Amino acid sequence: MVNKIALEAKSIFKSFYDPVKIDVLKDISFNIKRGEFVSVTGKSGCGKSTLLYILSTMDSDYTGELIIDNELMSGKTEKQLALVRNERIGFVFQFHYLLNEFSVLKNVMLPGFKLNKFSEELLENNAYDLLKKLGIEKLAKKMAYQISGGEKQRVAIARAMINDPLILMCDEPTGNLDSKNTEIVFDIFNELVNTFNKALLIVTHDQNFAKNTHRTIVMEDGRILK
Ligand SMILES: Nc1ncnc2c1ncn2[C@@H]1O[C@H](COP(=O)(O)OP(=O)(O)OP(=O)(O)O)[C@@H](O)[C@H]1O
Repeated sequence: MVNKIALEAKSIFKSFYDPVKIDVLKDISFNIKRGEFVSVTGKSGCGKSTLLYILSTMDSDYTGELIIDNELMSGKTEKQLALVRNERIGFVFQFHYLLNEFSVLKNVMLPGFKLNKFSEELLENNAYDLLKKLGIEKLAKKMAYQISGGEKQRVAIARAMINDPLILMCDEPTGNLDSKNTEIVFDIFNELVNTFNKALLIVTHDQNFAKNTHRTIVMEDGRILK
């Protein structure tokens, strides 16, 4: 299988003004290929989340170039970026942000409604299949508030996958999981990369987790160390 580049960051710089200028990202360049599982580690405050927000196109206030699936993101309008996000990027936040007033199945389907590309029936089937793949199809009809933290994390992964994205990005996906659930999530990620050829970028403090990914990017004070 040819390993195509899924995402490329070229010389990304980012500063906050709070009220004085703080340079948070300083010349970040790297790429992620399809079928590659990459972790980003580094001490608290080194800029990991800031980088993830830029790479996922949620923050467009930076200098440098971001290329996703051979397309330059820098300079696109918010509307164009929203479409790229919805079509090509799945995002899993540390705190799942499921909607409690909806069932597990509906939560997984929601980004699909937003993209409006598939019929409701197809979305429902796909959502159910994803839940099955993640071993939680029995929870489909439960309300989001009725399930455990580890289950919520798996639902959040299913939701991020519903539009069949090219890249999955996760901020501390195992931050509040026990070792059994961490292992389950790790196996799911491996399958996404190895079987489905997705590109995976994970921000984590868990050195054990990082050690088992294909490649670790270590950040220090807004730069990549290695
Ligand atoms: N909106 C903001 N305004 C001003 N400074 C910010 C803002 N967001 C982040 N920062 C600063 O940018 C730096 C990097 O923050 P970031 O959240 O990216 O770090 P991190 O490596 O993800 O940390 P952690 O591991 O604790 O989540 C920190 O010094 C933080 O205080």
